Amino acid sequence: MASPASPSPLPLPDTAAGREGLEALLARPGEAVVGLDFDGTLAPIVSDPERAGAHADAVPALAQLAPLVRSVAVITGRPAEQAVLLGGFADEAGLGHLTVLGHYGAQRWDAATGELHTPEAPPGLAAARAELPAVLADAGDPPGSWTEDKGQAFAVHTRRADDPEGAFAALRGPLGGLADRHGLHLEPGRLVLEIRPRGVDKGVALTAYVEETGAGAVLYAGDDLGDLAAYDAVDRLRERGVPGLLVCSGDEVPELASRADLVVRGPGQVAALLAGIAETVRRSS
Ligand SMILES: O=P(O)(O)OC[C@H]1O[C@H](O[C@H]2O[C@H](CO)[C@@H](O)[C@H](O)[C@H]2O)[C@H](O)[C@@H](O)[C@@H]1O
Repeated sequence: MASPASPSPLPLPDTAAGREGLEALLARPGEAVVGLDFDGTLAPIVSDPERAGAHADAVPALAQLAPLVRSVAVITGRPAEQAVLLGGFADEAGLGHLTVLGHYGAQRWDAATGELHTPEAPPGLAAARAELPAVLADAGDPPGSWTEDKGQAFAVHTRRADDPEGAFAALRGPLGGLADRHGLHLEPGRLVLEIRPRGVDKGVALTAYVEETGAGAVLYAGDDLGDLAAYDAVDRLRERGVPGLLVCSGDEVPELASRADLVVRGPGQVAALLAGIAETVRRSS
């Protein structure tokens, strides 16, 4: 009888810290937390955010891995319920204990209960929203740029602008000023400038989640500037003796890719990595 095929070998992280993180995850998967960004990491980047969706291989890979590790959390700038919908995470066998931390960790949805916890919008947000049209007009209203209102935050997108990079550059300063005037935070991303509450970021969210779950190892994968805070959090966890693996999906954001232990070629390869880890764990148990 033919023996089962070997799984594809897992990619080797470039750094010693990353190799230690991967080894810890494979040796003690039941202690590991896996944190994942949504857009650009689980979902390919598309020009219309409402048409984004998880890569075809992403949910099956997550569903294979989640039962083998302590916990999986999607940590996203999206409203949590939108990420659940676009990702197709609800009622998915294997994802019964998934957590989605939306709005950079300010909001939480748990698959186990179906409960969604959303904080009050900060007082400055309504005033900033009211001032936004004048700020955009003063900056020349770059043709094709548009605003996504996310309730607890809003994001000005320039991906569909006539000159995406030029529009981003023209709007960054004025939107930073708008955020400052109202006690809010400007979060720049991949052709998006988001105004959101201060006081929470993906690093705060990931650290709290690792502490809550008592995890002894962590993998975090992201693709954008908003993921830098989570990378910082993994660095701090490593200093405290918690091994970690930092994965970057694509290399479009050099500030993140240069910090990663492992750079893979976008959401399809992130899914392949997660499936490969699950397969390796299964075969060694
Ligand atoms: O933290 P994330 O899950 O990465 O969410 C960050 C922002 O992602 C979305 O924008 C990005 O993806 C869009 C769809 O592919 C793309 O059109 C846009 O250019 C990207 O910046 C989302 O629309 C934002 O609300 C999120 O904050």
